[in-house]
Amino acid sequence: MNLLSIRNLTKSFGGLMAVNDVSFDVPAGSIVGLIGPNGAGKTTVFNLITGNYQPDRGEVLFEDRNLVGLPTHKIVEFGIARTFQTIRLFQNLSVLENVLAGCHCRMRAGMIACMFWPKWQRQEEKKALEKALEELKFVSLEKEAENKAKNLSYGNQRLLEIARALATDPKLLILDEPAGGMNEQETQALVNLIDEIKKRGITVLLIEHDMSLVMRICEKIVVLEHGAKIAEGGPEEIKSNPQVIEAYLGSDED
Ligand SMILES: Nc1ncnc2c1ncn2[C@@H]1O[C@H](COP(=O)(O)OP(=O)(O)OP(=O)(O)O)[C@@H](O)[C@H]1O
Repeated sequence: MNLLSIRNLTKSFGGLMAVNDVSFDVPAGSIVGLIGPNGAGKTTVFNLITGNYQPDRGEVLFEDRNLVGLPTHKIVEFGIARTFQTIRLFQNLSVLENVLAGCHCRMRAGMIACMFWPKWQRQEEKKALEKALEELKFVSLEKEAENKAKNLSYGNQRLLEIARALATDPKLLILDEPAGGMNEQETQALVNLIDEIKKRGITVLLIEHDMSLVMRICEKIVVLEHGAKIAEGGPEEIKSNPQVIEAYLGSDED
């Protein structure tokens, strides 16, 4: 069963066709990689899924519901969470407060409840705190809870973004270059973490330039070049696909 299906997704910026008629499926419970040379359109596809951009054409079907036109907060409520290529944390808030921000989309309290602070709201806040601490433990950042986000190492900031995304209770977690800026040891820990995320029943869709990571953890890989899909398949199939090899060798990347 597919959790997410992209159908004929198309987006241009002025005269530039950033995403051109792209279709692919993300099976429930899988880890799928979206790869391609710089500027291939990968992040634009993510922005179209999460409602940050609206497509010119095409559909984003999540559990058979078309998400196109919905605001980003609704898409989070339906169960899609993401991290960003360029880290977007509340840098001056504590590590714990950053994760609590993720919990808020599952809380009911509005302004009136905040003024009167009824028992059900106090219980809700207690639960959110427990959940936030649980997610910090899951990414091994519990000792940093009181530290400010800006004081964390780059690798740990990436983990904090993942914890905040997990705090929204997603069915699909979208990771944009999660290993970016990580050393080898941190990358290995990330591989283990993504495996644990999958074991929780969360489906993962990721963009990553670290090919060894992609080949190790993704059961399915979709390759974009100049906005169009040029290949789709398992790691072995993708590694030996002449069009994929050409796309990479023909670019500035190694
Ligand atoms: N908001 C925007 N306005 C104008 N052009 C954009 C915008 N966002 C992306 N583009 C252009 O669309 C193309 C695809 O960009 P995108 O960021 O999706 O590629 P990418 O595959 O994620 O690249 P990278 O691996 O370098 O992050 C690029 O040429 C980029 O300059």
